[in-house]
Amino acid sequence: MSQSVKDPFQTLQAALDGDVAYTCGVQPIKAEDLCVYYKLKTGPGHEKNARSINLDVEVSEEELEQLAAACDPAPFGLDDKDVLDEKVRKAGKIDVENFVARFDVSAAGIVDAITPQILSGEKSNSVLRAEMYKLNVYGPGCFFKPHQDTPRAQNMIGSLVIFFPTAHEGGELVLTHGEDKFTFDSAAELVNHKSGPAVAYIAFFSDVKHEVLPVRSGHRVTLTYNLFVDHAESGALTLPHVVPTPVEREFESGLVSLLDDRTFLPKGGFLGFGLAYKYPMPTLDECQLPPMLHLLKGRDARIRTAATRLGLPVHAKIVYDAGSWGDEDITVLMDHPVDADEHSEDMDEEEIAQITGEGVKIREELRRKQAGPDSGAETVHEAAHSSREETDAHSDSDSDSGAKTVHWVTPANEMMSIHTPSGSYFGNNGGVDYIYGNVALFVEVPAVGDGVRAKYL
Ligand SMILES: O=C(O)CCC(=O)C(=O)O
Ligand SMILES: [Fe+2]
Repeated sequence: MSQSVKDPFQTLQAALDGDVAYTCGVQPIKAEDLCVYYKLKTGPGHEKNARSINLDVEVSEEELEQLAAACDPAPFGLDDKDVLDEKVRKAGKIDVENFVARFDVSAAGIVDAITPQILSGEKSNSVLRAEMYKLNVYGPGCFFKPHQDTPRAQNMIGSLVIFFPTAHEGGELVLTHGEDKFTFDSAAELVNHKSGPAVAYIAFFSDVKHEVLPVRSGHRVTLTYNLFVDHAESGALTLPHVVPTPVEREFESGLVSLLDDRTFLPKGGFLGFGLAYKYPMPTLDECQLPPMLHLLKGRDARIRTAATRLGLPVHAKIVYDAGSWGDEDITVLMDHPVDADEHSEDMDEEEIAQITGEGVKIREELRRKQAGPDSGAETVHEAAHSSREETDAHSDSDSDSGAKTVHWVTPANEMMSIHTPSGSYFGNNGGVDYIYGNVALFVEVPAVGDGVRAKYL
């Protein structure tokens, strides 16, 4: 491919390909760390009785049956309720107050192992924290249908599963993200590990759909954790400098080419990016979108890291289709969710004025596909906005009643994109303080000669 004719938009899109939503492996541990103490389910007056089990390859079926008998049926989340339904999830669970595991996920080195992938990019002032959630036992015939893990806080980024080496077959964990599918057969991984005691692990972004296939034989015993991004309370004066990855460099070069082009957004505007992942949003009415640039996952983080390094401000906003008014389709970027029930599809002038007054009204620039049919350059808005296509040289952010110009690099996923909780939501427990919402990222492009762009032109 000739470098000289490469379209910067294609460079940016290509540098956002190749994203992985998980990280997994097998971690050798000490034999004694396979020991778990758990409370027995006995009648009144006997609640204090406990038993221990060594969850190694040799553990007997009988001991595993006893552990399974100490479990309650594991529910799943439907809106704000925990629901038991063996058509969706068949598994046993023990809550954290009813067992103690010697295994320590941080001391075992697993938090360190998963951090680079889960805290993608330059996040030297963030740390990953794993909070133990449940012990689960999947006996023969147990499974968990596709779901996302319920976001429990704004800073919840992922989920981590630890698999004990108890003999079993089946129970593969299947992750699906867009077109990508990945199957983790923890049983096979552990059987292949011949040198001493070990656990298998997988961490993944918790908005990614996943399912546990039926266990064919034996018992699959797991510890699950929620992963949170915390701020490092480091007294250090200097934070480590993270060397950019090749794809980040590639992305940066695409941005520089655009800054360098005086026909591109001569009066300034934004580059818009629909994101690959969803993020926990508070469901409280009128709640402002909390700061979230440090919570970005995978390739979404790449956009922030490269733009920030170049000194270009990055904003996360909710994209709303505010309907049409006369000939004009109105798109607004908002900092807080709009109550979808309050605004009908055919909003009147006043309602539109109210919404556009609270947000930033944008006009969207769309680019003709320059590569083959699957370059991904077209946006979902193209049909609606094709009449507005213009050449870059004509872009003018001031000409359209104060609207800002946005060039979409990757399509905004859905507009009106904060989902109101509905019966279709499947989590791994009930709770609607947070739901997964769609936001888009906007990289601010200064006018030619202004701000950091002055350096280039
Ligand atoms: O056990 C697994 O592999 C995943 C379990 C799960 O998805 C959950 O507990 O939410
Ligand atoms: Fe899950």
